[in-house]
Amino acid sequence: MEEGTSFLFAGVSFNRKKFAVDFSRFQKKKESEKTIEDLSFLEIAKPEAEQEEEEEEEPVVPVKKRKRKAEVSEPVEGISVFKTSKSAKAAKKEIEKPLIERSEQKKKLNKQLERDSLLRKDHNIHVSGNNIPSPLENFSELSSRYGCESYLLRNLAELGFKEPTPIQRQTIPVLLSGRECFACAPTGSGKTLAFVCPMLMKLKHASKDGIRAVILCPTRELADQTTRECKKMAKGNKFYIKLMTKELARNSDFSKRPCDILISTPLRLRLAIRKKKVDLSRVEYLVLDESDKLFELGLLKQIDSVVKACSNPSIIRSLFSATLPDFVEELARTIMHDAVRVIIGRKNTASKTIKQKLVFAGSEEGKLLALRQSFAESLNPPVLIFVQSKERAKELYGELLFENIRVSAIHSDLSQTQRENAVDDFRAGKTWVLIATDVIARGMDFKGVNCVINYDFPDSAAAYIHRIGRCGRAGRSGEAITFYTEADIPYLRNIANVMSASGCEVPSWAMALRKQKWKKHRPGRESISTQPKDEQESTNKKKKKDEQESTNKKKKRKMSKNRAIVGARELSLVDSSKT
Ligand SMILES: Nc1ncnc2c1ncn2[C@@H]1O[C@H](COP(=O)(O)OP(=O)(O)OP(=O)(O)O)[C@@H](O)[C@H]1O
Repeated sequence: MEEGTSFLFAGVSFNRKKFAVDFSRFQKKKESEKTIEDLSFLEIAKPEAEQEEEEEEEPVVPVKKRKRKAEVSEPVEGISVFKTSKSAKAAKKEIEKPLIERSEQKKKLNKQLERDSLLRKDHNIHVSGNNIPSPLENFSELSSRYGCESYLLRNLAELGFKEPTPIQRQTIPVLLSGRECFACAPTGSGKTLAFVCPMLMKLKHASKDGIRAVILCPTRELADQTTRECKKMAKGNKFYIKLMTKELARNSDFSKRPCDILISTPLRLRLAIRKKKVDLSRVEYLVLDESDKLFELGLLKQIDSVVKACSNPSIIRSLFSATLPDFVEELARTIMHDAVRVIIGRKNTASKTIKQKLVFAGSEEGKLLALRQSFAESLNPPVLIFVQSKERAKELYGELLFENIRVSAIHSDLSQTQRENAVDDFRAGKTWVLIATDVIARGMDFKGVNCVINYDFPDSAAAYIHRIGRCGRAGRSGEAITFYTEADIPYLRNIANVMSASGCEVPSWAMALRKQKWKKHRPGRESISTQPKDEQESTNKKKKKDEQESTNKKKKRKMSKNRAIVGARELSLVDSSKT
């Protein structure tokens, strides 16, 4: 493929008008090839209704029928002409032998298929694709079926993982059989292990032959967490597992450092690709975690360049998320071959272990009052509070700090270290309340978060599912409270749908509201403050003035520093000309 062309949109910009004459020459040929193309397309892109069905297996002809069929077909072969002759009998026996063997095999296969479908039914696993491997009954099948090394089983046991979760049961065998897959399972259902475990098993041992696996995550926090999970699972086998930091992306030459598994955000990896710091041509496994986020417009170009750089023709790609909109599936199909689709439960639904509640707060002031009241009555830490912007995160942080609540905040204005500290303190229980923007809404695994509060209404149903999914993980229970004001009512129906799909009570009027498109909803909101409005205005003015002064000071400092550097350079030039 040419430099600069897009993998994900290959062919989209072809100007058919301009090349009409050339195009018509190829058109005929295409028509004649159409039947074959159509067939292969159908195999990959089945209609939605069909995909929701259980796995379609090749219809198996009953054993008796098959036997009869074989006998009937004998005359055609010309063997039964002399039925009584010894040689004919012997020949018949010879034919019957493999037939019996085959029918035994068929019987076995049928039994296996029955077992598979029962197991899938028990665990709410829905699959589609060709020849899908049997789901795992237990972790010990990893060694009996796939020769898993003991270190991995030991690590699973040490982590207290007794049984595979539904997504692990199906996607681990799929990936181990060298198939590509896209998988959708609720938040907190163990998707990370579902792709890390087969990756480690396939890579077998550490090597110095370049990067062999890449995991892409939409945020630095998630990339950091996934790196830690990978290392935990790899304990006892010295794999080179690296997290792509800003420093590494800019300055490190990966051809000189061993790396089996690289975990990165798309932005950093693209930077390293551009600077020619990484060679991804040997990558055997590419995982796009939180794939729907990665396929959003802002990140698509970066994903495109990573997919393009992973040029190994036998690469195995997989997509994982708790929400998988149709457009992502369609895009995924353009890059995947013979992929297996695995859905746990219903697509795009919230975890069933979360008790979800809607609270009408009336106004912005009402939200703060409601929050204070719920803290006074029943603060059950750890609590995660989501707001819609970093400014609002700072404002709410100020308000709660004032109340002597052990609180911290995380948003994109903080340095990397400050963000890490906020997450670590919350994990360690040093802070009880973490105020966050959507930067940590996806993938972050805070064990034991009891309650998620959507202080600001989420901007889409997907954002809602991921935000509240920070509680109620790994089978634990959790509570999600969503505040809404008049401005949010038109968008309430989307959330009400998610709530009702996971069995929560929803007011009937909310279900009767008109459906809205899944577009971003981020209305302008009054600032979060208990100060009277006129005081707020003067404080805001003062804040702005202070900010302006500090940026001016920074600018001045930078300019004088630059002048000093230029001066020093000139001096050294004069010095060297003297010598
Ligand atoms: N087989 C298992 N048995 C018990 N716990 C498990 C098992 N597999 C994973 N877990 C635990 O479940 C929790 C959630 O796992 P993980 O973070 O992979 O969820 P996820 O499906 O990726 O969630 P999200 O959609 O929010 O990213 C983690 O604490 C993990 O250690």
